[in-house]
Amino acid sequence: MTSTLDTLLTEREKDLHLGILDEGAKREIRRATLTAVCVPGYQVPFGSREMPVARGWGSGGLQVTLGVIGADDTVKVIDQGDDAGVNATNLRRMIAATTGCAGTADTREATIVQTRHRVPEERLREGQVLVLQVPVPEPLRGVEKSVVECARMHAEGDYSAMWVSLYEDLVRNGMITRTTGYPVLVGGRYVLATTPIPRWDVPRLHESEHLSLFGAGREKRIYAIPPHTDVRPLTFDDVPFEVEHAPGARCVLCGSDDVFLVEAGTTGAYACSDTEWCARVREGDADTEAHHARAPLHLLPDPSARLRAPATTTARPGRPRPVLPEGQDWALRVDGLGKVFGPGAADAVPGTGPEHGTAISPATGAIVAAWDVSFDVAPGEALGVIGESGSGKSTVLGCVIGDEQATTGAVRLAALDEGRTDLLTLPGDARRRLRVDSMAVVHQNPAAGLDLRVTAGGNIAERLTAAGWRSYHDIRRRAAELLDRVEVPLTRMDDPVRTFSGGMRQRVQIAKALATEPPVLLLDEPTTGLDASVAAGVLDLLRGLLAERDIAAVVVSHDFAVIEALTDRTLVMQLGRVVERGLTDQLFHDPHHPYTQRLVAAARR
Ligand SMILES: Nc1ncnc2c1ncn2[C@@H]1O[C@H](COP(=O)(O)OP(=O)(O)OP(=O)(O)O)[C@@H](O)[C@H]1O
Repeated sequence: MTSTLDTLLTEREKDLHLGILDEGAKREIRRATLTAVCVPGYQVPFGSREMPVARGWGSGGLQVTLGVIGADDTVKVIDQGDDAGVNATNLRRMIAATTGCAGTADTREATIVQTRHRVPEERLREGQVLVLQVPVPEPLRGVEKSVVECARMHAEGDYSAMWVSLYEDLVRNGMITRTTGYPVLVGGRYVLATTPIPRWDVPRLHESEHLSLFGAGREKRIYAIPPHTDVRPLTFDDVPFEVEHAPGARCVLCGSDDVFLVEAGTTGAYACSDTEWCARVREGDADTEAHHARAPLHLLPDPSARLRAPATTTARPGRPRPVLPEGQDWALRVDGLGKVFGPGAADAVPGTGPEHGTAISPATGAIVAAWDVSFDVAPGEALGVIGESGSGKSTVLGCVIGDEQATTGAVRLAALDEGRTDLLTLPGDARRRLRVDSMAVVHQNPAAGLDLRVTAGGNIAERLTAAGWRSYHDIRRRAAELLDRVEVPLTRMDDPVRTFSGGMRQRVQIAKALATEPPVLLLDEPTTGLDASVAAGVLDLLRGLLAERDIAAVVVSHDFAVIEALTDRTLVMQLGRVVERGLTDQLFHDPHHPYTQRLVAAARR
């Protein structure tokens, strides 16, 4: 490679250290690298040219190395721990030839170590840079397909889906089987997956003296772990993090048993994956004592400790129930809520509503989906919102939970700041957090509230881990308790929800909504779409649950039978306005508004 380049380059070109990456692209990579160092674990996008190297050469790592290297550097390149493989040898030669830096196989001499799959066994020092080629940079990719949603999850530190994937691995296999790509929390903030390296090397990233740079060529992302950064594998409190190990295994060449070993041949023998370290141990040129002291041997697996329920359960995180301030008897309060789809806001309202027979504004053409809607709900009370299709019920619910941006009004929760804060003034992330433990929703379609690919227990684990639960056994116990309460057979707890019937899915959704005992529960057509007998069972269940808990519930339905079964008071909505309100049984037996009379007559048929 060197000689080919030598013949191709003129002396002037050699002086300029012309490489395969132009100066503009290098500057872009340096800019991204600096940002990555400033925000540990954050994936920084960068623009670059396509690299003239084949896939598998690790163009991401190569670009980072070429972006940060200078002629005074000494580069070491390893592939699968080996300096002498074709890939590593060619890359080292190419980097040296095109930048004028020196090449080495000795980790102690290197200023930059470009690697795939391993962190060297030799401890890296301050001033050294480890560049990792990353095939899949997005740790959430396995659990979330949408790029936008992944960005939101990182922005909000919402990693419950990642916890669920660990939970499901434990359920399926009795241990966490993920080796490369183990998720770690960097600097207490961003989760990244250590895609290229085995679990054995993960502890080496924690509080390291060296700088680690991760480069993903295809996705064009760079991220960094600066020196002295806290890097912790995501681990349940009661399931220890383990590193890979075959019992009794040691290297056939140097005898080491405190290194990352790979199978050698078909005879069950093992050898050091780090070939440089192995050679130096044999030559007596390695500080094996210092290496042994910091090898992650305390993290070797102890099968006898796996998945045994702990003697005592850890404390369950959760908010204490708010004590309502003097004179305040509501858990949820909505004042003057309005939502206009289209131009005009309040100017669109005149000429709409039941007395005009339309929700469409004659002035602006906007749809006044809801206007001047006010109500409150006390703990232990259930409020019904009934109306025909298009009357604005879902819009009101959407504005309360934050799926819709209200045009006007205020929504308060006693659980938040004793009801002083108007939820409508909060940013989206704060409103989404409220849905973890303050205000749960049961959707008409279970797919909107559940991940159908995940098990029933895993769906409940998602809510619990979002609320901060970190004990695997406590999560299992709580999920079993809830599923038992909603009458889902415990034999189905570890089955994916997609294998469940509609009624069972709805029961799992209800169990998930109740998991963190939220003070407010919003039910959006909870039985619509179910067969009559199945719907009756779900209604019975909900009635029992609401009666035994101190929850404030809002039940939205077009069906008076559902409202009658579940609620104490009811609002009747028509064309975006509340046309009647009162005690549910009174409304049912003595409806005043002609529209309410129609709804009651329909329910009696
Ligand atoms: N995103 C939107 N853009 C424009 N108009 C909308 C939008 N969402 C709802 N609307 C309109 O607002 C009005 C109220 O709709 P909403 O869905 O709240 O009624 P609903 O009573 O919940 O009906 P359903 O029971 O069918 O869900 C309807 O006229 C509807 O067409």
